[in-house]
Amino acid sequence: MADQWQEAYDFAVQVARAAGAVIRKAGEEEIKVQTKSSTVDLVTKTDERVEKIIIGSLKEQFGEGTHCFIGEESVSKEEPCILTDKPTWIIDPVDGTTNFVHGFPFVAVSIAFAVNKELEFGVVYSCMEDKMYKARKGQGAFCDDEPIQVSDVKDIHKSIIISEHGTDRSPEKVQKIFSTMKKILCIPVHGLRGSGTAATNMCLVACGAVEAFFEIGIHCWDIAAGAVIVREAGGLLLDVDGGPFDLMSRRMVSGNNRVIANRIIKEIEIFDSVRDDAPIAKK
Ligand SMILES: O=P([O-])([O-])O[C@@H]1[C@H](O)[C@H](O)[C@@H](O)[C@H](O)[C@H]1O
Ligand SMILES: [Mg+2]
Repeated sequence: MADQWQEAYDFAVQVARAAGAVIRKAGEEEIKVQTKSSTVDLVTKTDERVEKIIIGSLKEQFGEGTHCFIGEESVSKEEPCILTDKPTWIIDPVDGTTNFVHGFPFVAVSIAFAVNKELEFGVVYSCMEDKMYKARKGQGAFCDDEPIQVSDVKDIHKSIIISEHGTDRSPEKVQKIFSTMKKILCIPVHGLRGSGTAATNMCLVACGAVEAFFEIGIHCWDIAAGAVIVREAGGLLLDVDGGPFDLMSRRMVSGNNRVIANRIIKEIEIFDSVRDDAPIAKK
């Protein structure tokens, strides 16, 4: 089995690189924008096309029926978003669609693979920067084949923290997001940042550029690959209430160590999000 997943890992890197090239090319042409859950939740033909290319290549390589797929655009067309024990690919074809639409230069292809509900490997290709992040369980994390590690900062006052605003603009949620950010900024920390792609944010934690990234409202496809990369770089993942990380819960803190993560968690004002694996009628 181990060799089989190695082949899948190597193939995922190839597929992510090819998908990134398609995105870069599409960014040079006119981009037609549509919306999904809200007027600021954007989607383009490129998101759909790239997801089809990725899933098509994986099916061709590993055979239809043996592997399952959770892809952002397929789920938005009401395909199931349930993680079973079967080998499952979790895909965000274009993480940072808003950035892509605006030409803001952080856009990632995120591909993760889970077996028995456990993440085996993750690949994040930051395609505008041409940086390939990858990690396989127990084998370390890499950027462009160089090993990466989280920062060793334990003093929150010397940290940079990332968070995002997400795509839900209900005033109560925005109020909580900004209140949390204000409290963290006033600890004080060195800075607050956000690249506009959760996958890239997690890679920034993994390579030690920032100490932590947290968000409520993200989806499993935004963070599955990044989760392996953060863990393999020596970092940790927690729920925003300090409990265990749950991939389907739509909330997460990824940090370089527990001291930093706990300090952030103390300030987070939690709000509800419907789980990714909730029955469709509840979404
Ligand atoms: O829609 P998308 O560009 O694939 O993914 C979004 C990005 O990761 C963004 O950073 C995060 O704040 C949102 O919560 C995600 O939905
Ligand atoms: Mg995404």
